[in-house]
Amino acid sequence: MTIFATVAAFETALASLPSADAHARAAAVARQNQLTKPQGSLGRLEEIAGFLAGWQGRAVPRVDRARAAVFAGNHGVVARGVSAFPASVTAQMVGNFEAGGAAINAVARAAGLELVVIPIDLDRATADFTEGPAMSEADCLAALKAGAAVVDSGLDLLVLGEMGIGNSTAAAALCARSFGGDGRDWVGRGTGVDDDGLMRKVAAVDAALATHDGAPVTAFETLRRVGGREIVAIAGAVLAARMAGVVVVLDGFICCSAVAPLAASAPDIVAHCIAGHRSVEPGHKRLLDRIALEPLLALDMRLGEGSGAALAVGVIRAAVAVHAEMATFAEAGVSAA
Ligand SMILES: Cc1cc2ncn([C@H]3O[C@H](COP(=O)(O)O)[C@@H](O)[C@H]3O)c2cc1C
Ligand SMILES: O=C(O)c1cccnc1
Repeated sequence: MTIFATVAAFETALASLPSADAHARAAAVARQNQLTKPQGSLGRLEEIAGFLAGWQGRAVPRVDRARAAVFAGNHGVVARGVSAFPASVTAQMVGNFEAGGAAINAVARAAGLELVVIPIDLDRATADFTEGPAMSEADCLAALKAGAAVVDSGLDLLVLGEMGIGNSTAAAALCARSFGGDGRDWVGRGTGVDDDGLMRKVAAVDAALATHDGAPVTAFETLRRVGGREIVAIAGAVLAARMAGVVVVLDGFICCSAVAPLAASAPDIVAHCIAGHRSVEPGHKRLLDRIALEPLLALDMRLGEGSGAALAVGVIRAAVAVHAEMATFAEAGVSAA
């Protein structure tokens, strides 16, 4: 996609985001109001049907071609003792995804999702962002492109997920740099670090904020400086999906942190996004509030891999089924109010 050919093209695309089809959305709302139920009684299911209708440009939306894309990357900041697990687990989990044995494999199967796994340069961790930029411009553009490559305009829905030991620290740094606050405001236990580990995470985020203080706070620079390849790829997928009119289902704190630098300058970037769930990682609620997304599920999950987003697809499928399959008052001979 040419929008990822240069930094300028990326920033320009972000500044000129397409909108949903208002006619298709209005037609979906009109249909909802004729279905055999009190108006509004299906709550957010009605909203989801209208939302998908608008982005798909059809009054009766569908979820026939739905894909989950899980990106993986490694992080130099792991050297600071910020994760309960070693960096080698990233590649091992990619092997597990490919063999079909991870949580996301099971949830994707249950949700009827095609699963694609995209490891990005796992043998080349990002640089430690407490000391300098995590990535070069070229590496950051390459990660954006890897994300865009999972989007095709024939998709009805795209679920995004990540795997990258240490990436909950990168996620906290992205949020702090995008929306303000410091390490304490955005850091959580991730894979389950102890109190000392938590302090190391806070210190890493605060060090990153100090190191990059004064650098430009554009979407691209924030992603490049304190992101990671798998997170940048998610940002690329979100933007490419918007250009293609494909609805995105976001996962937990780390997945959503990819959107933070984009939303800081272009709040409308989340207009084609559904927050699949709210993770128990404390920064996630703060982030969802900041980007004004209401999660569909809250199941006390804190896994990542796209697992919470994939679970939400069951609800989205039901919203679409209800919209397409219910009889209208006229068809069923039921008296309308
Ligand atoms: C076996 C295993 C499977 C995972 N699947 C997702 N994550 C999650 O944990 C990581 C973030 O936490 P932190 O910043 O503390 O390293 C990411 O890879 C995330 O996807 C996993 C972590 C582990 C250990
Ligand atoms: O919310 C998440 O995405 C998350 C939280 C902890 C560990 N991995 C992912």
